[in-house]
Amino acid sequence: MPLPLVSDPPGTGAPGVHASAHTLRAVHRAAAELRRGTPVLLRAGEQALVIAAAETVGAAGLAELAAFAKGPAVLLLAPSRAAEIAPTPALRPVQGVEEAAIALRAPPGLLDPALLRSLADPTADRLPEGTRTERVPAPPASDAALALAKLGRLLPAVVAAPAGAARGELLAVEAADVLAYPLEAATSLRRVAEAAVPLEDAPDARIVAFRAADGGIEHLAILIGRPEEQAAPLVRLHSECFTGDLLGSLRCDCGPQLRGAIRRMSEAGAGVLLYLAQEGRGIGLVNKLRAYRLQDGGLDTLDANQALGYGADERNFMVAATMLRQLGIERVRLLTNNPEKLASLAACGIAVEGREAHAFAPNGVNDGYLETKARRFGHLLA
Ligand SMILES: Nc1nc2c(ncn2[C@@H]2O[C@H](COP(=O)(O)OP(=O)(O)OP(=O)(O)O)[C@@H](O)[C@H]2O)c(=O)[nH]1
Ligand SMILES: [Zn+2]
Repeated sequence: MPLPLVSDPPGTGAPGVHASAHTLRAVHRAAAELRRGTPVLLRAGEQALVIAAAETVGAAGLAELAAFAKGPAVLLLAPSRAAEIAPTPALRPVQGVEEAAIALRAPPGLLDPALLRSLADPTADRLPEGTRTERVPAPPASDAALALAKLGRLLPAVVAAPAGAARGELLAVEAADVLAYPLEAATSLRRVAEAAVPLEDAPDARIVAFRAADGGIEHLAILIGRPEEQAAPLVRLHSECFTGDLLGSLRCDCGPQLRGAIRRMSEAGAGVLLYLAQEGRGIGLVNKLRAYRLQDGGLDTLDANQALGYGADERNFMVAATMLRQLGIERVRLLTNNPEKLASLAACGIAVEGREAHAFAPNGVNDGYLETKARRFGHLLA
């Protein structure tokens, strides 16, 4: 057996690139196509769908989709969004419908970009009066179609039609690869750069950057002191929050948690803060802004995510586990109030030996948000 190269992630044993680098790239490209409004081919065994994202597709993309289709298009939506827009009499569950996605057939006007956006996005223009939608069985691979849109940080709303024999220039991707992507990307992470970066609150700090084999956005580890020399160092999993971390937004508690964690690790002499590219609990900044709009209309942070068709928390903590392992850290004391983080990290094989509370006083704006995290996400407040 050939010796693994230095760049191989531990455990794959394969020489050269990560075993799944090609499929990761295919999925990443397909998500980028959806973001551009271009249709892609989604294959599942003998069957294939031609799909486009409702949020980005324009008239040209829809014409392309129709040209490669051999049957009528439907709109695939997450069940939570479908329940909102499909009128009640048509809302009877259709036998055989996959729970992961609901397909809607609308009148001929479905293939209209503005109408699609209204169907997909609860913060877009209201649906025109009298728009009727009807539930139909979801085609195979509907779950992967919505998952691909989510990977592109788009709303999980996808126009889909059965693909004909002609494939043209359409980019093709396997449904199974889309579904496997989050875990594969997480385990393909490797260190790509490292430097000392003295911080105001922690002069002895280093940043190590990790990149996945798909070429996606990097995750960062901020190392304070020498955490790898401790039995179970203080660790914080901090999901990126542009508004809170950078701008000091009062809507959340991320800014104080970020600076507070670094100060605390510095006082303790060592620690690791993983700065994870999982903005908005994994829904992306654009969708987080949409969620904020919905929250200003009365929804809480959990219901707002679901109204957009997203889960309450879309994060995958295998990313964090892989980074910790590569830093030589297998046991941690986690700075968090979120019991789900403790459980997820432990499920990914890191020994969580303790929890350190990491709560900050409400600021007059984020009181409701913190209360919701305690009441609906089970956050521990002490
Ligand atoms: N979708 C969504 N994300 C939000 C909202 N407010 C903050 N966030 C995101 O939530 C994430 C912050 O979560 P974390 O601080 O990592 O963790 P947590 O789940 O609150 O748990 P702790 O470890 O106790 O802080 C960041 O990615 C924020 O962008 C919101 O209203 N909606
Ligand atoms: Zn925040």
